[in-house]
Amino acid sequence: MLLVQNLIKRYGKQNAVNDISFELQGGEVVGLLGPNGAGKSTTMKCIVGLLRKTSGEITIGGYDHLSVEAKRLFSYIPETPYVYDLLTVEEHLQFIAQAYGIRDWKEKGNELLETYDLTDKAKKLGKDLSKGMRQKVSICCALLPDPQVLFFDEPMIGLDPKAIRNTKRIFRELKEAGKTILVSTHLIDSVETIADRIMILKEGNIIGNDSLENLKKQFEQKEGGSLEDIFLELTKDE
Ligand SMILES: Nc1ncnc2c1ncn2[C@@H]1O[C@H](COP(=O)(O)OP(=O)(O)OP(=O)(O)O)[C@@H](O)[C@H]1O
Repeated sequence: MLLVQNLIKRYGKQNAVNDISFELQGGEVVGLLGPNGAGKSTTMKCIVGLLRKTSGEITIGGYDHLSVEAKRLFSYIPETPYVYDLLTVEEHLQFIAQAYGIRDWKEKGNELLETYDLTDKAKKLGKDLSKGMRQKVSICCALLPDPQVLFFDEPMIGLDPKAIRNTKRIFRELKEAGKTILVSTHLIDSVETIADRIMILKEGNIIGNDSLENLKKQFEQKEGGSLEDIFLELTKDE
């Protein structure tokens, strides 16, 4: 469903992403982990077309990632939520529904607002929302079109505990519904239970890419050894 081949992204002379290749099969949930500055956001932004890649090939559902056909297939939840200052919360959903041609969106929209405690904020303008509320609106907008593929960049940052719990539940529901998900996160436990595979980035390179079970074997982790232990082992400075 997602194919990334030899992706390189340079900022000036610095290689932020260093010739990486990976694939996500349809229905796969993959956690993208890495220390600060590893290149997670850069990778995601290149995939969704917000940053111009230096070189490489990216396809989504077999279409070039910059094509309209590819864009119809995915939603992206950025690390820093972007909301329109002069649209209310419900107008954001209406805007997305119109842009994607979704006719009966109100029921699902209301359910999403309910899930994220935004029902009483429906008439609030974007500019008057807190950072966490903006993040919630961004997640609601991404979920409304029911995309096949979801790219979440640090979705839990700024969310309160209830919203984190609801987002974890939504991850599980999306997985059960067969969606393909790439989620970058520092909150390792938020992907540990749902990810089919973990990819670990360090200094722009993929240094681990396997199921949690295999990563545990690779690192001879005993039963009960956590993903966090493996992560710290893999990313420690030599
Ligand atoms: N706009 C930019 N201009 C120049 N360098 C950049 C820019 N954005 C990111 N970088 C550099 O590219 C590298 C990768 O950054 P990126 O934001 O992709 O990392 P990340 O893994 O998402 O980090 P974090 O976990 O801190 O969000 C870092 O060395 C960073 O300094």
